[in-house]
Amino acid sequence: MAERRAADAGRELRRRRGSVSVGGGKGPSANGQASGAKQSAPGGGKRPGKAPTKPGQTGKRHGFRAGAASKPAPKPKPEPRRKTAREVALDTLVRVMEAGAYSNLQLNRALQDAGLSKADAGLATELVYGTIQHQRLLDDRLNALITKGFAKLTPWVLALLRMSAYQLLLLDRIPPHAAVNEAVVIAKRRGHSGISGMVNGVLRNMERSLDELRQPIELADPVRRIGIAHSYPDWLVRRWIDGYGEEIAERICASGNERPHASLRINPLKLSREKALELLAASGFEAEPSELAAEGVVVSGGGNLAQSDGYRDGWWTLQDESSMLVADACAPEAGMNVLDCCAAPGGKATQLAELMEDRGQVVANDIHPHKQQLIDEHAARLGLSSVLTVVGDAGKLTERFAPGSFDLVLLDAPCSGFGVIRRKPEIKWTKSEADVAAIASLQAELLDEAAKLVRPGGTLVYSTCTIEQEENEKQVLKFLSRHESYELDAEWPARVLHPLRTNGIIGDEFEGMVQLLPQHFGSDGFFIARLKRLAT
Ligand SMILES: C[S@@+](CC[C@H](N)C(=O)[O-])C[C@H]1O[C@@H](n2cnc3c(N)ncnc32)[C@H](O)[C@@H]1O
Repeated sequence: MAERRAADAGRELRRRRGSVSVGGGKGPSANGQASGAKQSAPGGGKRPGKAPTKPGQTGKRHGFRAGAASKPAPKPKPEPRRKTAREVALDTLVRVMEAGAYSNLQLNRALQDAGLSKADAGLATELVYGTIQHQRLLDDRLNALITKGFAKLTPWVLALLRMSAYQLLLLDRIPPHAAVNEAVVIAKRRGHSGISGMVNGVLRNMERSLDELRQPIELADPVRRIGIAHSYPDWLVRRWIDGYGEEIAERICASGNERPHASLRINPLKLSREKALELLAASGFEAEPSELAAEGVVVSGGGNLAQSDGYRDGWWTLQDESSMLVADACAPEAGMNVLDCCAAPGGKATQLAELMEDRGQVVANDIHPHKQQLIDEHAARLGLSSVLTVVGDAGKLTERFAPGSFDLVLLDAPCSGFGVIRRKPEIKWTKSEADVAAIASLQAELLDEAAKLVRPGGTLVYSTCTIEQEENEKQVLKFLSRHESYELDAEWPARVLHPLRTNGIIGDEFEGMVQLLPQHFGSDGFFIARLKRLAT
C-alpha cells in the first residue's frame, strides 16, 4: 500500500511537472502529442503546441535536415536524486511497519543501497531505532496534537510524524526547527499540500510545547506509567512486573532502549584474547576484554567488524557476550559427540567446536535448509572440521539419531526474543501474549525430544534469548516434573560462575540455571539451564 501511495505521489509529481511546462507555451494536448506524435490535430495536421514561433526554425534548429550523423548526442539522463538520511530512515520505518520486515535487516539493506556518508548512515540508524523504540511515548505525545486521530493517517505520514517527534522530544543534537523543516520538505515531496500543511501544523505545535511534552509521565498505575514512559505494551510490562517486581521491570524496559554494544568471540584455536586485543587496537578499534565471557572482547569505534581481516581469517566471530556464556556453560570436552538441535547461523555450534579444540563431533542441526550454508560458511571461516551440518525438525531428531547417542545436547531454542529487544525493537509491537504461549509449547516438545538423545550421565543444556519466565525457569521446572531421569546441574565451570557471582547475578545457592537481564552487563538477556541425565 505504501508503494502504491508512493507511485501515486510520483504520478502526481510528474503530472504537476507536466503542467508547469504548459505555462511555458505548450498546451496540455501538445504535451501528450509530443510523445505520441500519431494524433493529428484538428484542421490540417499541425500540432498547435509545436508550431514554430519563427519561420525557418523548424528542422534547422533541431537538425532535421542534416541527417543522422549530425544529430546532437542525446542528453544524459539526470542522476536520480540521492535519498537523504531522513528519507532512508522513513522508508525503512514504513517497510518495518507495513511489511513486518526486521528493522536490522531492512536498515542494512537500505543503507547499502543509499550510499550515505558515515555521519548520515549514523543519523538514519539513530532515527530508525529511536522511533521504533519510543513509539508508544511518541504516539502518546502526538495524539493530543492530531485532531483527525491516528487511524486516518497513511503509513508514511504516521512514520514521518513519529520520526520527527522522536527528534523533537528525545534528541538533543538536532535543533527543533531543523527537524520540523526537514519533515515538511519530505511531506511536500511525497504528498499534496494538505498533508504537508498538516505535518507542519502538528510539528510546529509540538515545537511550541516541548517543555510541557518532555515532562516525566506521572500515572498511578505502574503498568501504564512504565509502558508509556519507556514505550512497551501493557501486557509485556504487566508480565515483567509480575515476574520480577516493579523496580526490576522498569530497569529491563529502560535498558531495552539503550544502544547495544558490539562484541567479538575470539577463536582460541587461532590466537589468544591478549593478541586479539593488540591487533584490534592497532586497527583503530577500542577493545576491552569482556567481563562476562572468557573469549569475549567488547569493541567500539573503528570500522565494520564483519569486514575486518580478522573476521575473514577466522580469528573472531561477532557474538553477544551473554550468548557466549551458553557454550561455556556446556563445558564440552575434546572428543565428545555433541548435538546442537537448533544451530543456525552457527554461533554456538562453532564455539562448542572451538572449545573442543576441533576434536570430536558437533552435529549442527536446523530446520531451515537455506540456513545450513550459513553454519558451513562459519565453520570453514573459523578453520573447523568437526562441525557436521544436518537439516531437520528438532522435534523429530530421534528418527535420525539413536536415543542416548550424544554426550552433550544443546537446545538453544526458538523463543520470543525479548532479551534482544535492543537489536530488534519492533518485536515489542509485533509479538503478543499468545505468541509467548505458542512458543513455550513448542519449546516443551523440543526439550522432550532433545532429552531422549542424551546418554545416561550426559548433559542437556537449554537456552533462550528471552526473559519470559514461561519460556525459561517455569519451562525447565515443568520439564523436570515430566522427566525424573533429569536434574539441574550446578557444576558449571568456574570461569562462568565467577563473573556471575561477583556481579551478584547468582548467589551461593546456585542451582544450575541463570537468567541474565539486559541491564546486567549491557549484553543481551539470556537464559541458560544445565541439566544432567542421571546415569541409571
Ligand atoms: C535461537 S536461534 C539459534 C541460534 C544458534 N544456536 C546460534 O547460536 O547461532 C533458533 C534457531 O532454531 C531454528 N528452528 C526453529 N524451529 C526449529 C525446529 N523445529 N527444529 C530445528 N530448528 C528450528 C531456527 O531456524 C533458528 O535458526
